[in-house]
Formats: sequence, C-alpha cells, structure tokens
Amino acid sequence: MTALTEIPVETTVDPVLAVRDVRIRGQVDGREIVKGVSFTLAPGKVVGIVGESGSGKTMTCRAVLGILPPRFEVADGAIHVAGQDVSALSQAELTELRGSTISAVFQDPASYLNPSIPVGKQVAEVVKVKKGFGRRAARQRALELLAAVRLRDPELVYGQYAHELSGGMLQRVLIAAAIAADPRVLIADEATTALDVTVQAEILDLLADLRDDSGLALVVVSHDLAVVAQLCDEVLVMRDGEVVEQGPTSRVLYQPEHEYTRLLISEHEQYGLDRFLAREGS
Ligand SMILES: Nc1ncnc2c1ncn2[C@@H]1O[C@H](COP(=O)(O)OP(=O)(O)OP(=O)(O)O)[C@@H](O)[C@H]1O
Repeated sequence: MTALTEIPVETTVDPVLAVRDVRIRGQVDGREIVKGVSFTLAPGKVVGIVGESGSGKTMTCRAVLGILPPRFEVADGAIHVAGQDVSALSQAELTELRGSTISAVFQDPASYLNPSIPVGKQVAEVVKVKKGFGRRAARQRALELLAAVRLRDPELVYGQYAHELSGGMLQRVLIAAAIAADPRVLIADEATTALDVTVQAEILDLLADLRDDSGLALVVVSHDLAVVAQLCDEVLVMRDGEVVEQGPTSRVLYQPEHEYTRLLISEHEQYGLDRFLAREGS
C-alpha cells in the first residue's frame, strides 16, 4: 500500500484574480485603449503594472473593479475575481464584490473623503455597510483598522477631518477603509505617487505587511519602477495599451527583453532602482 506521504500534494492555489486577454474599447470612436492584458494573482502575491502615462494601467484596474468610465467597455477577454466572472454579475453584485472581495486605493486620497465628516466615522461607515456591524462595534473596528495602518493615535485621528491630516495619514485612512471588509485583493493605483519618499516607503512597508499578515493579494500600479521593484513578484510593462513585457520582477528588471523596458530602467536609475538591483543581486 502506498504511504500517504508519497501521494503528490497539490500545491496550486486558485488565483483570487484572473485577467485573460482583456481588451478595452471606447464606444464612441471604437479606439482600443487596452489591447490584451493577461495575468493571474494568487493570495499573498503582488503584481505590478508599470508604463508611461496613458498606457492603460488605470483603465485595466477600473475594468477589474467594474468601474470603467461611461462609454468604455471590456470588448474582449475575461476577468474572474475569486472565481466569479465579473461580466456575469449585476450592478448590485458588482457593488457587493467591491470592498468585500476586491478593493482599491488611488492617488489623491483627500478627494475620496467627505471633508465635513470625521475620517474615522467614514471608516466606521464602511464597516457598518459592508460588515453589518452596529454603531459601537463599527467604531471599535474602525479604531482597530486605524491602528492596523499604523496611525499613531487612532482615537485622535478618528475624530479629525481630512484637512487636518497629512497626505500620508490620509492615504493610511483610505487603506484602512479599503481593507475594512477584509478584501482578498487590493489595487493600489499610484497610491504613493504624491507622497514624499519617506512616507512612500512607509506606505509600501504597510502594504507588504498586509500581504504577509493576511495573504492580501495586491495589484500595484505605478509609473515608478523602484516601487514595483520593492513589492512585486511579477510585473507587466505597458505602452500604448499593450503589454510589451511581462514576467517575474527580478527577470524583467535584470534581463529586460524589450527596448522600452530598458528605457524605463535607465530613466529610473537616478531614483534609486540601481540600489535595489545591487541589493537583490548581492
Ligand atoms: N475618463 C476617460 N475618458 C476618456 N478617455 C480616458 C478616460 N480615462 C482614460 N482615458 C484614456 O484611456 C487611455 C488609457 O488611460 P489610463 O488612465 O488607463 O492610463 P494610465 O497608464 O493609467 O496613465 P496615468 O499614469 O496617467 O494614470 C488614455 O489614452 C486616456 O487618454
């Protein structure tokens, strides 16, 4: 009889996000602005999307979140979130999916907060709506979330208004709101772009901790290769709606095959990517 230990163990984990040959088209002029993007994301993994402005990074994310702007459509391909084909979902089901299974933070956090409601209350509101908590429990959970994103005095921050907080603190509040319903995927679209280098590094560390502690899978969109180098397992390089190169981050950064990737790397060397590459290689 075969010993149990000799039976091969299935190690493949179901992806939490699978994007297959997605094409996005403007319905007015028929222009294809994303021309076939594919990747899969397993729990606890991080995929990065880099490329110049207008290359289709944000539109790809918006398609994944089911929030393309009016008159844009996914013309071809498929998106599965936690095994569900998003094209088969109703608006109500998509709304339910957002926040609870897949969530996002963008640049300019202040614009996502109501200026006249204390920020903690806004996080508590997400907990109430998405988790069905009562008022007191939602407040308690919001305080825990503010602590989890390493805001130093959660009680104080809870009652503050957006204009009283720095950009880095606001981004932490937004991350707290984004993870309030325990999503499995978080999209960070240029989430650290507007922040100074030290605060950016702190937010990237925070995202890495969330990945390590809860198996959160991340999609990190950035025009900054150094950000992607720090966090991502796999990277997609986009230009004009096309993925010109894709693969494990270390391979793409060490042995870029595409001329455009080489250009991006040389442009970033002055921002410290060279230091990252030296550390990885040593
Ligand atoms: N709301 C919109 N209405 C019309 N066109 C849009 C809209 N948003 C994006 N586009 C167009 O879609 C294309 C892809 O834009 P997208 O925002 O995805 O690029 P990106 O790579 O995220 O750039 P950036 O780094 O500047 O955010 C661009 O040609 C852009 O002009």
